[in-house]
Amino acid sequence: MDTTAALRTEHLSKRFGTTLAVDGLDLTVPAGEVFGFLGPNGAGKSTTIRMLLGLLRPTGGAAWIFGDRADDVQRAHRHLAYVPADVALWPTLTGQECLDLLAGVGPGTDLAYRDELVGRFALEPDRRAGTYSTGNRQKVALVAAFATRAPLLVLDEPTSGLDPLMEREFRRCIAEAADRGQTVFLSSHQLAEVDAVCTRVGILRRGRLVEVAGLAELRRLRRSEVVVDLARPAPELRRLAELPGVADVREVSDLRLTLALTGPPGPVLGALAEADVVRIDVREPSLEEIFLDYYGEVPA
Ligand SMILES: Nc1ncnc2c1ncn2[C@@H]1O[C@H](COP(=O)(O)OP(=O)(O)OP(=O)(O)O)[C@@H](O)[C@H]1O
Repeated sequence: MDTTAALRTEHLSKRFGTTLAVDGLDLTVPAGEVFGFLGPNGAGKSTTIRMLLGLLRPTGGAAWIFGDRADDVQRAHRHLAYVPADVALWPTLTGQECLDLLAGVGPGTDLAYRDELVGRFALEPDRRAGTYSTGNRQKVALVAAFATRAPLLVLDEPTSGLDPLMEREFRRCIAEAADRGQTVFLSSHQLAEVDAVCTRVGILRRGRLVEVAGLAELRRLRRSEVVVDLARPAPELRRLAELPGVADVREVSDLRLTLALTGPPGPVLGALAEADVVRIDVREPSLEEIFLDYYGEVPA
C-alpha cells in the first residue's frame, strides 16, 4: 500500500515584509481524505495554497505533493488539479474549447465523465467564455478538475459564484471524487459546505494552524445544546448545574429546561434518570458555532 501523504508541509512559512502570512505550518493530509481548510479573511489560506502549487516561494520550510517537492512543479503538478477562487478563461474560446485545452495540460481526463458533468452543471459549452458569468467560469474550472483523474484536487473557495442547485451538484462531485479515492483539499468560507463534505478540517488563524481535527471529534469537544422536556416539574434538576461539563442551565418553563454540555453525557443522564423525562433533544453545534467559539465571529 502506498502510504505517501497526498500533501505535506513542514514549517511552511511566508513573510511579506512585516506580515507573517503563514507561520510554520505543519500539516499532513493522507491520500483519500476530503480536507477542509478554514480561516477568516487574511488568515493565510490563499498564500498556503499558492505555495502548495509552486506559485509562491516559501520564506521557510517546504511542501510536498505525493512525495514530490511542491516547488518541483513539473513533477508535483502531475498529481494535482486546481480550481482557483477567481477563475480566468480565454475569452475568445468557447467553454468546450477551454475544457479541451485544460484537459491537455492536466494529468489525464475522463472524457465521458466530463460530458456528464457538463450536463449536470448545465454548462453551455458552445458559448464563448468571454460571455460567461463568474459562476459559469467557475463551473468550467470545476468540470475540468473533477473530470481529471488527478489524485489530488486543490479547490480554493470554488463555489462562491454557484447557486444552491449547483452547490448541491458540487457536493455530489466531491462525494464521487472521494469514492474514486481522490484526495480533496478544499479551502472554503462556506461552513455548511465544509460540514457537508469534509471528514477533517484545519483551522488557520493569523498564519498558524489552531486546530486540525475530524469533524465528529471537533463536535464532541464542543458544547452541545440539550433540551429536556418533563412530565412534571422537577426542581431537583437545578443541581445539574454542578455536574462536570454542564453550563447555562435554564428553566425555560416548569416543564422544560435547557443546558450546554461539553464532554461525556453520563452524569447528566444519571441525574435525568430520577426525573420524569418525556423527551431529550441533543443538538450538536454547527461548524459555524464552533467557529464562533474560536474567533467570536464567523468567516465573511
Ligand atoms: N503579495 C502580498 N504582499 C503583501 N501581503 C500579502 C500578499 N499576499 C497576501 N498578503 C497578506 O498575507 C496575509 C494572508 O493573506 P491570504 O490571502 O493568504 O489570506 P486568506 O486566508 O486567503 O484570506 P481570504 O479568505 O480573504 O482570501 C494577509 O495579511 C494579506 O494581507
